[in-house]
Parts: sequence; C-alpha cells; structure tokens
Amino acid sequence: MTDASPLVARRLAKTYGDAQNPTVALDGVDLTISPGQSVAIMGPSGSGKTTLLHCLAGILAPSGGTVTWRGAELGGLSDAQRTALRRDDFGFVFQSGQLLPELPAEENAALPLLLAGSERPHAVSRARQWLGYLGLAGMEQRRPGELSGGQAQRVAIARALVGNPGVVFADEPTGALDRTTGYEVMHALTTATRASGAALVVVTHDPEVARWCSRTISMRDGRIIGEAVQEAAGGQAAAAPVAPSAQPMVAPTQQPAPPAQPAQTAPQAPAAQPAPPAQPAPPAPPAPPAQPVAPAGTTPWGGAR
Ligand SMILES: Nc1ncnc2c1ncn2[C@@H]1O[C@H](COP(=O)(O)OP(=O)(O)OP(=O)(O)O)[C@@H](O)[C@H]1O
Repeated sequence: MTDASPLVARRLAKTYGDAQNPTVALDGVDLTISPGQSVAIMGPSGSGKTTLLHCLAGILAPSGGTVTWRGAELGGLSDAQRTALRRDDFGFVFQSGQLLPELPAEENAALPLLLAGSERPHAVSRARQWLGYLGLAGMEQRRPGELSGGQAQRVAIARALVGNPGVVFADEPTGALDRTTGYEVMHALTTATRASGAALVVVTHDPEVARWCSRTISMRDGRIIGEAVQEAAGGQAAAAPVAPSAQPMVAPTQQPAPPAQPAQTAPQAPAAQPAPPAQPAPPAPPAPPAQPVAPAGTTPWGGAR
C-alpha cells in the first residue's frame, strides 16, 4: 500500500425514516483517519456508532456531507464502484456469524480475493499465510462450527486482511466473546492490522477494548463529543510489540513488507495480556477446494445492503 491519503468524513449526516418521522443518526461528523491509525468509536446505544462506520465504509449512503478515500468521494461512485472499493480497499470484521458455515477456514479467509478474481492457488495461499500468522496453522480445513468463537474471529480477521486493504472496519468484534478471548482477538486484530499498514476503525461499548486503539472517539446523539489519544501511540501497540519474527509472511506481489515499527513499551497495557500470535507457518501448497458460493447482497464486498 503506497497511498498515504487518509479516510476523511466532512459534515457527515444521516437521517433515517421520512420527513414525518425522522431519526437523526449522524449530525455533522468531521473525522480524519490516517493510514496505520487505529480508532475506537464509543458512545451510548443509539448514538450513531454503527451508522458512522457504515457511512465511512460505503455501506450506507449518508444524507449529507462527504466521505473521501484516496481522492474519491464515495457519494460520487456508482454502486458497482462502491462495491469494488469495499471488496478491494476495505476489510470487515463483525461481531459474529460472518463466516460461511459450509466453507473451511482457508476458503472463508480467501473469499475476498476469490471474489475479486484472484487465482485460487494464490488466494488460498495468502489466506493460509494470514491464518498461520494469526495462530491458526493446522486449522485451515476446519469449518466455522469446528472453531471456538475466538478462533472464528481470527479467521474473520484473516479474511479482512487477505486483500491487503487500506482500512479495516470492525463492529463490536469482541461483543460475542468472553473478556479474555476478546482481548486475544483485539491483540490479533490490532497487531495484524498494524503489520499490514492498514487503518483500523473499531466500534465498541467496552473501554478496555478501546484502549487497544491509538484514538478513541466519543459519540452522543449523532455527534462526536470528544476524542482521546492514547499516551503511548497505539494502546495495542504498546501492549503488544510485534517481534520481527512474528510478522506475517509476505507475498511480494500484493502484500507490502510489514512496516518496520519500533517495539513500544506498555504503560497502558490491557489488564489481561493475551499471548502473541503464533509464528507464521510456512505456506503450504493450497488444495483445490470447491468453488465458494458468493452470498450476494449479504457481505460488505457483495451486493448492496
Ligand atoms: N435502519 C434504520 N432505520 C431507522 N432508524 C435506524 C436504523 N438504523 C439505526 N437507526 C437509528 O439511528 C440511531 C443510531 O443508530 P446506530 O445503530 O448507528 O447507533 P449505535 O450507537 O451503533 O447503537 P448500538 O450501540 O445500540 O448498536 C438510533 O436512534 C437508531 O434507532
């Protein structure tokens, strides 16, 4: 990824319903997210967190204002262009249930590349590399029902990163997990995202989850009412320095070398420190699995929602 331009929202507004019964979900949000930043969005229920994430990601069309990514205003793109952008430039991790139950982990993780037209061996190889980086070596053939909740979320993280996105959006990624597993997933998410050079946007209710991010945005009634920047740049980075040996294996054609980030000290480490991800497993020759069925209209990189 060479483009260092940020994701920028200006005067973003979103109203649901009609003129007789409107619900103002976003009311003039300004936000700039630079490459490599991790941003937690917090606020009470109904404050507009998910709506903001969906507008930033091009899933929802705002009622007013703009979202600009790499020089393109999302509102000016066609539906097909927005779909391609979500598929190629953005990665997504949701609370749970986003994996296709009939597909093994490696095919779930490879899906964005397969849908983008990559050759299957390349796509599956890249998926296996990310799964190995995330500590799932040996589980590539397991289906979601054969994985724990935390393992399934790590497959989802591998899928979010397999296409080398510029931004990863995560909506309550730990919401269905117990506290310790949630921290492990946040460790995996922030470490892997940082290693790839992508920005990360996380919606969460949990301040401990937010501490893994370098910035926390607070929302109320559709507005940003405050922002906190972690003292140590990147709470998660502080908590979990990435040893060079733990960096993901890199396919030179698509995946840039992980940035040489300095290891950081951990004054704000979350209380429960998860173990670092396992060492990357050497890529194995991919099996030629069955063609996955694209769930049209049900995924961020698929049809309109
Ligand atoms: N599809 C929709 N139609 C109508 N109103 C909606 C829709 N989606 C969200 N809203 C309303 O918009 C406001 C913001 O919702 P949003 O889901 O963005 O909040 P949130 O902060 O993510 O909430 P939560 O933490 O409960 O998930 C709420 O008042 C909600 O009821």
